[in-house]
Amino acid sequence: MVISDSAVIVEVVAAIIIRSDGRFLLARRPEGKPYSGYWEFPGGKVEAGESLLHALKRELQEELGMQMLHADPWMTRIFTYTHATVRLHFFRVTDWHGGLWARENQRLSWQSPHDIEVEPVLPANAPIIQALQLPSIYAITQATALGIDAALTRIEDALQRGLRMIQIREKEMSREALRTFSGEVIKRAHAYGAKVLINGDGVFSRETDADGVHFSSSQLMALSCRPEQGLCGASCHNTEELHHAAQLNLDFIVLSPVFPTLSHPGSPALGWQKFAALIRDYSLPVYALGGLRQEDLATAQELGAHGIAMMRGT
Ligand SMILES: Nc1nc2c([nH]c(=O)n2[C@H]2C[C@H](O)[C@@H](COP(=O)(O)OP(=O)(O)OP(=O)(O)O)O2)c(=O)[nH]1
Repeated sequence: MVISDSAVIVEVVAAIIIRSDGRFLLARRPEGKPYSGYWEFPGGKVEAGESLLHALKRELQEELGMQMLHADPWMTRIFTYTHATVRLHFFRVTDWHGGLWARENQRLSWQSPHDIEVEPVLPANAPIIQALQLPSIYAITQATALGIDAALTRIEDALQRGLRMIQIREKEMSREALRTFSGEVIKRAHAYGAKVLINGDGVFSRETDADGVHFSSSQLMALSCRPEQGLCGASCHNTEELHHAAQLNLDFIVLSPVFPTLSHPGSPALGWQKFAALIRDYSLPVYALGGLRQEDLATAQELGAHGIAMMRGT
């Protein structure tokens, strides 16, 4: 998508209103608007002088009669339609007051990210629906440190507790041991419908039954296009890497280290403030990594992260 310098960008806020069962609300665009009949997230244009949060509150009150109580910033994406270029600021709304009713006679529907039953959805929203399929916790294996049996027991345990995405990151394991270990992890993960990504090795990922690849930051910077590899994630530590991952349109990135970690002893930690500044208005889902535990998920999400990645915390 090319946007000329003179293009006017329309600022839009949109709410992913998420119920406790994980379903989110879509609304059908009414007659008389561009793309009428298409399904979208409730929201609309930001008015002059309005903050994003204020605009979101106003739109949700106008369209659904609800009082928004909690919203986390999430992803921001630019999309060019023939009628306008829009910058879509997506928020995740998890707490509200009052029932939701279609005040503008629009049709409403609660949908599961894994099984969208309504169509068509606005074209800009396809990557958003894909991002909603990503779980909030991303576990990274450490079988070399723990021992293979202990690592597999821990993984099985975490899968039972709801873990749905795992990165196999065993840089010191022999190819043969890695093959056996990966097979065991993939078998367990797939039994729960969980995804497995292999760190750094697309060929190996294809040879196994893995769901994708997780690229290191140096591998990311060497890529000139998104590989056809299933799920593609990458590790990032600075603006340049974030920018490159966004250009390649990867599925997600992991930004680290938020806090000092045993696995990367020399790397300077970002801290939450810098973490939040780096991902402000970012277009891909972001996992925070580095010295985090499950209890840090809410903080990460309040600052715009999709979730957290953990080596030791699972
Ligand atoms: N609300 C919303 N708009 C979206 C989504 N995805 C997407 O591309 N858009 C685009 C479509 C429109 O070009 C623009 C929103 O403009 P709109 O016309 O619906 O805004 P509005 O409700 O403030 O309408 P109006 O007052 O101008 O009638 O953003 C989405 O998920 N939700």
